[in-house]
Amino acid sequence: MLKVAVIGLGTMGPGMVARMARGGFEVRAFDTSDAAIDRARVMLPQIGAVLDQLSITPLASGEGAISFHRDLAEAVAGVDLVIENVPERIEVKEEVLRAISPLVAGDCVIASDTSGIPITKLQAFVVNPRRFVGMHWSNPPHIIPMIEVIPGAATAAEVVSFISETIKGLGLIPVLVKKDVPGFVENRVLYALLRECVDLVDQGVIDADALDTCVSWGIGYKLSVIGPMALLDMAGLDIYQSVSGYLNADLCNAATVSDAITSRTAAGRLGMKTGGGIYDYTPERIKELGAERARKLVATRRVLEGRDTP
Ligand SMILES: NC(=O)C1=CN([C@@H]2O[C@H](COP(=O)(O)OP(=O)(O)OC[C@H]3O[C@@H](n4cnc5c(N)ncnc54)[C@H](O)[C@@H]3O)[C@@H](O)[C@H]2O)C=CC1
Ligand SMILES: Cc1ncc(C(=O)O)c(C(=O)O)c1O
Repeated sequence: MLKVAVIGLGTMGPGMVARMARGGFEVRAFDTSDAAIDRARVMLPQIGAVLDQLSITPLASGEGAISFHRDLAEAVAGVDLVIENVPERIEVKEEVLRAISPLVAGDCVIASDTSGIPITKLQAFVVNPRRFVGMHWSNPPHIIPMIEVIPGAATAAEVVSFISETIKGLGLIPVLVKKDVPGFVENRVLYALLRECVDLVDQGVIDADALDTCVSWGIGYKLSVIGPMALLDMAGLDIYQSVSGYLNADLCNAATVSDAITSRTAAGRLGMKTGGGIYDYTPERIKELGAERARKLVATRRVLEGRDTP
């Protein structure tokens, strides 16, 4: 049985912990915050129910044990894989990686769930960079099956294979990112899209809720079935060439973050986690949205996987 430690139990942690335990791994869950540990404990049953709805059943050998830890050395002792999952600030990741690295066995693999900090940069913070790799999950991690695997400059080929096979062994989908570029692939695409969306709202071209409807029921819906490269062939490369010819130069190419975002974060409006961001949320609405989105994502995934033919 693979032994895994997850370091950081915030937005991403509980879903990752539950998904790997469901796959039979022994999972050690660590956070410096008691509140985060308490929250993660509370979330596990509801995450498990979603995994049941996805027909992600425990292996014959049963679900892996989950244990919670406030002592880092205890959390990572004897594990095969450590997943660093702390805030996306390189100074925090450096502190955590430098603390973890001397505590693990020489053959232990350390992976980062970073959204886009180059793995080669993070590799500088561990004793054995050959055993360090990017393992970028997507939110919500217990539902989205695709995980990016990103080698850094020093990552050993066998470590890439190990992580990819571990992901496949969970019934998930590893995608190899061949070059260690900032944002990797998924977030480069996502952030190009988000930059354009925020700009369209900033420019008064469309209201925020109408933009969400436009993208979700337009390209979002389509891309869940037809990938961008395949979409080019469906639309016609001639159409793409013609439209790009006048549109590319007109798209938002801002190198800075919109004031609409920075003004909100400065005011503490971070989104659902603070009760308001682009939209406002009551605690009840957050629960409603969480359940509704999980239900819809589960139903969509079951159809996409061919489990439920409508
Ligand atoms: N939120 C998202 O949609 C996604 C985030 N990611 C990436 O995953 C990582 C974690 O992101 P989130 O879960 O959103 O962060 P978060 O800010 O929600 O949670 C971070 C957790 O780390 C804990 N923490 C802080 N310092 C720590 C330390 N020194 N040792 C142990 N735990 C510590 C905090 O108490 C908190 O529970 C980031 O690198 C992020 O970019 C990846 C995919 C999606
Ligand atoms: C806004 C945003 N930023 C980063 C990520 C990520 O994948 O790291 C996500 C996500 O959906 O996972 C995201 O929505």
